[in-house]
Amino acid sequence: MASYVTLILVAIVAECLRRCFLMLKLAFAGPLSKVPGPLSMKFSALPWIWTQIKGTQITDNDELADKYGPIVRVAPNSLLVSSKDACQRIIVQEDWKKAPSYDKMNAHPPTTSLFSERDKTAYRKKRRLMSPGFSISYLNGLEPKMNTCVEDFIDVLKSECQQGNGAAIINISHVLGNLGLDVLAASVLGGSLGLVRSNDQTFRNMFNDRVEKAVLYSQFPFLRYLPFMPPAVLPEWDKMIDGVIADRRAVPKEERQQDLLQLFLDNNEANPEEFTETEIRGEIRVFMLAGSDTTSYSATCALLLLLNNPETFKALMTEIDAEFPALDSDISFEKIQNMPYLNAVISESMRVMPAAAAGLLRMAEKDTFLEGYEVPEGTVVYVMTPRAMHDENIWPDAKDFIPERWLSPYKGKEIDRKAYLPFSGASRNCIGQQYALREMRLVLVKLLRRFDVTLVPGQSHELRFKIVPRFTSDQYLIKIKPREK
Ligand code: HEM
Repeated sequence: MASYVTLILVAIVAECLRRCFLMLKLAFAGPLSKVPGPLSMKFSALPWIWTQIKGTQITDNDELADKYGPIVRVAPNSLLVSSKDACQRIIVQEDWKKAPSYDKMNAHPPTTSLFSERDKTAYRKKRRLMSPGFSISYLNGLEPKMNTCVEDFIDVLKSECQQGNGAAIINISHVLGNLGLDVLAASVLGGSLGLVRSNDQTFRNMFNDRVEKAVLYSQFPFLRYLPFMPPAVLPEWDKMIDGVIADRRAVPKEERQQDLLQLFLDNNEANPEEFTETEIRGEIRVFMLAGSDTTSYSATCALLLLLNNPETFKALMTEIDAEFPALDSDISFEKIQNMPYLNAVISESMRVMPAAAAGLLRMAEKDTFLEGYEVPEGTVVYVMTPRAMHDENIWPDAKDFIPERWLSPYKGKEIDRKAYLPFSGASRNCIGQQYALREMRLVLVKLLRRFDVTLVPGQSHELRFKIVPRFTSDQYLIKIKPREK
């Protein structure tokens, strides 16, 4: 018996020694050993995982890149790269595969979504299925639906002002979050959820819960299988989606709205084994999250930057008032699409405060070189597109908000589109890019044409990042007062 126990102990010690040896070998003699980076990160992925769980990646990534340069080893098998050339090469020219952590983000593996699918053939099939829901003609047809939701938003702000004796302070980040979801539901799920009117924060809380768990379970996948751990998605969310699906199925076929939900249902009917009910729910959840939080965050940041740069704000107001001289001027998609300063404000705000603030995750599919270092197949690469968008050599006064640079060369530099990837690029670019731009233009112009918007001073701009950025204070306040003319 004693010799049996001794044998097990020896085996355990031998395994520990073997693992230590492999860890040291990988840290100091492996192909990535020459890449600069903190010592602790050469040995273990834990320090890097910790920054993701805390949500401090945005500042931590910047500090690492400032200290170690355009390529940093952030875990035994992971790199962070930030030069424009590396971002272009990985995202656009070579279109590297998404990293394995996207698999682990799925709520019900192995079911994937358009966002998380890593297999290129399966991905192309999904994208082809969903593309008609984002064609230019389809998006143009969404104008009345978007307009109705934005008018609801304007009504709610007006009544807030009436209750506040003519002016109000509102948490624009919350209101725009609900508006984003109302617009999305109206255009792709068949009807607004009325969240702006009800000021219901249920979805916001469900999204927060989902992203917290997606980050945790993608780092520690075994956790989701422990009996006492909460499910990856709150059951109420799936219940709500099941209700939307049941309502649509109850409508006679010839009367159904032709939108993304209908594309999903038609596909499910044609291939029930391949495109399952679980898959429909997963896609809808992804669209609800990706399609609302990013847009509302970007619109909030555009307002934040305008309010903190009064001259720029004035220039935008001059353009808006010239284009729409009366309070009730008709604000149409066509007109706002062609407002140069407005478009420059939106482009510049997404450069200064990009929603994909912690970069994009990809994986080397074969042995290669990056920034002169050997990178073996399977290495995970954090592609820091925000760093390329903040590179002082490409964007003079990169930290400043200067929409003028989009209209004519600024300090002798033309815009370098290759260094501008707020919607990612190539095959995995954002499918909702044109949709988001239409919504942002409409929201900004209607809000600023109808209200005097002023800064609430002294607010923190600190962000936490969990798949999308959020203000640490969970608010961004603005002061509004209806305009009289
Ligand atoms: C300003 C707003 C938005 C920004 C900045 C943004 C940004 C991005 C980025 C950077 C990606 C690539 C993510 C990655 O590679 O991991 C992406 C993908 C995606 N976005 Fe957006 N997005 C916005 C709005 C929207 C909207 C409105 C929708 C839907 C209505 C949407 C749906 C998606 C989907 C489904 C994907 C995955 C696409 C694929 O892999 O084919 N996004 N977005």
